[in-house]
Amino acid sequence: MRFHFSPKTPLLSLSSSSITSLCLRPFLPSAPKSHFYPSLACHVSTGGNLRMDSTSPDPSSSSSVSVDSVADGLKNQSLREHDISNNNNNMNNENKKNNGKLSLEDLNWDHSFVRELPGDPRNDSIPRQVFHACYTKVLPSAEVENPKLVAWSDSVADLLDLDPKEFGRPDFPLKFSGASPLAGAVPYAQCYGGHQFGTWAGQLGDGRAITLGEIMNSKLERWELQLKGAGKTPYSRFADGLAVLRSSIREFLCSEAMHFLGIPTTRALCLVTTGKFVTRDMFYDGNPKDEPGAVVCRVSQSFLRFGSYQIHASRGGEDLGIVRSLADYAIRHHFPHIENMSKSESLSFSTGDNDQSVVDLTSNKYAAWTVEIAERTASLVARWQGVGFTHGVLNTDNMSILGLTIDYGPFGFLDAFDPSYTPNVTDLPGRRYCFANQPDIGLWNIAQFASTLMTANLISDQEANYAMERYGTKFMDDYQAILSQKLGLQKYNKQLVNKLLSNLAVDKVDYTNFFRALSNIKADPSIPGDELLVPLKAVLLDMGKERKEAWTSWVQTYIQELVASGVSDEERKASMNSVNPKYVLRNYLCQSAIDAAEMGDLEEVRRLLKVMERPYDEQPGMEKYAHLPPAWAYRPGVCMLSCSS
Ligand SMILES: Nc1ncnc2c1ncn2[C@@H]1O[C@H](COP(=O)(O)OP(=O)(O)OP(=O)(O)O)[C@@H](O)[C@H]1O
Repeated sequence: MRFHFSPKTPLLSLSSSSITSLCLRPFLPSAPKSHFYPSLACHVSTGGNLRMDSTSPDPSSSSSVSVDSVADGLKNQSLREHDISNNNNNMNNENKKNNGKLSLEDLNWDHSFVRELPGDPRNDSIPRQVFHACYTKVLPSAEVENPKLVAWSDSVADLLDLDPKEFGRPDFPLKFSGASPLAGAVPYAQCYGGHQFGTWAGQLGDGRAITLGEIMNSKLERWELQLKGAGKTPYSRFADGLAVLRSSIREFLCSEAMHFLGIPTTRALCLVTTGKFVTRDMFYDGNPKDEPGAVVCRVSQSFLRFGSYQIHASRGGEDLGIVRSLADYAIRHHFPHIENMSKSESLSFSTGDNDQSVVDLTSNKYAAWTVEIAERTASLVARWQGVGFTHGVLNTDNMSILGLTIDYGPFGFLDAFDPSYTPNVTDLPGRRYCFANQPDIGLWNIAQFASTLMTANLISDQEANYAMERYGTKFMDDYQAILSQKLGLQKYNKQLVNKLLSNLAVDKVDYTNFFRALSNIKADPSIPGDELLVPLKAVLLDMGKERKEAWTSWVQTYIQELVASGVSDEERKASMNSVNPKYVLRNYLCQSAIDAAEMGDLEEVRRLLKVMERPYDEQPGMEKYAHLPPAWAYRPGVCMLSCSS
């Protein structure tokens, strides 16, 4: 059967405009057209003008390493493949000393992906189509000289049971740049495909990410470790397999910032420089620039994406069986409650008013799985909208089956509220991935995923439609709950929210600071009209009489709602401040840290991480990190970015 990636049936039971129209579309200055954007991959320069970086003073660096000897060492290690199955959950007493914190050598590796799924018989990195396989074993190969540890996350180390003292080891940067093997790792690159900007792009795969394996922690959680920027793989296509410090700082910081905002995300253990330069074409002047190379160690329960399934369905034939194996794998390890779903549980749903048919999720685990992925995705997108996060490249290869934020490329948090904001210059012509379009795009992507599973005969079209319906319902439920919490109200008030978003857009008010300031409003209807805006004066700037009146009218209605809710001002302020962050990772903050790091000063990255670890706390002394972007932030490459990284 041929695989059609047209979004045909899927976008049916829920009209694609319904989600956005309920929340943001009315406020779009010009509603973006999302579909049929020309096929555009990211601009990634090939070639690498490599030279040494000898400026950074980090004492943890060690002398240069021959890439050949490193590669040989890694190959031997890979060939020596230890007994994987015995490794699973095998925490010996030795490992438990030091409060259960482990050294790198004692990490408890498992390799279920490699063990349970079909692999590529070849293990070279020559770019090619890899058929009938989910991965290729390939060793990190980025050239490294004098690598340095830029930043690390104690909180991620904790997830892995890793002793944080290990970050101080002199050989740590070597191991996490891929130059020196990590004992127990079995490195591989994953094969996946994807829709880029609405067009099927065929095989993509880990072109510069190399998974080391999975670590089982003492809670029996599985955490996959992946080096991003560690060198070429068969999936590198025309590019160099490398990453630059600029984009690696952004990915490292934002993964952690999102986690501490409470938003599901892949994590980052550490960031090291390779000591080599990498050439990238700058989108704003077309000129190549040498930038420091870097590697981020990403951590996630799984890096499976929608595209991990799409690629095999697109190939049809025997590869359709791989879609099923990959689905079974994901359910077994990451959705065990679905595997254990009891037939006695009632999980039947009517598919609509005019449709008497019923979807019974207990009769098909793949349908239950699809519904859960749809709901997790909906919930994720609702949270993005809540904090004003714009991902920037919501291609299907950047959609996690676990509902995590994945791939921090040209992302941006809203400063001035603008529903049509996209941080990605590649996206400017159609604004397919702008802030207001994210809910629709999430649905479009779910449609592609469901259609993939239909092609592999894992779910019916009725089940696919049901999953999409659930996406819509879950998105609206979560979005409304989040907006209500942001306003400190128990009930969603559609008119109040619509009017507020409209006001924010008209006056280009800072999204984060507005909601933080809003908790200063008192539920006191006797406050005179000309004083109502006093608590908001720091965020409602330069306003004429007419706009002041519009805001005063909104605040009056808001106060009526607060009075009706009966919650005390103190209680409401505390609860609002627990959902309205004071600090988000604005692009200009990232850029300041990048500029300093490129000059050899790594402290700003580390400081920024600490601030972003407590986004809801006031953090006296750190207020400058909540300031609006300065004028320089509007230069190209700061608030507007490309995928070139
Ligand atoms: N410098 C590079 N070398 C090789 N492949 C690359 C490079 N940059 C991007 N790619 C590949 O291009 C595809 C899409 O690019 P995208 O910007 O999503 O990549 P990415 O940031 O490297 O990926 P991700 O974070 O999703 O692993 C992916 O297959 C990715 O591996």
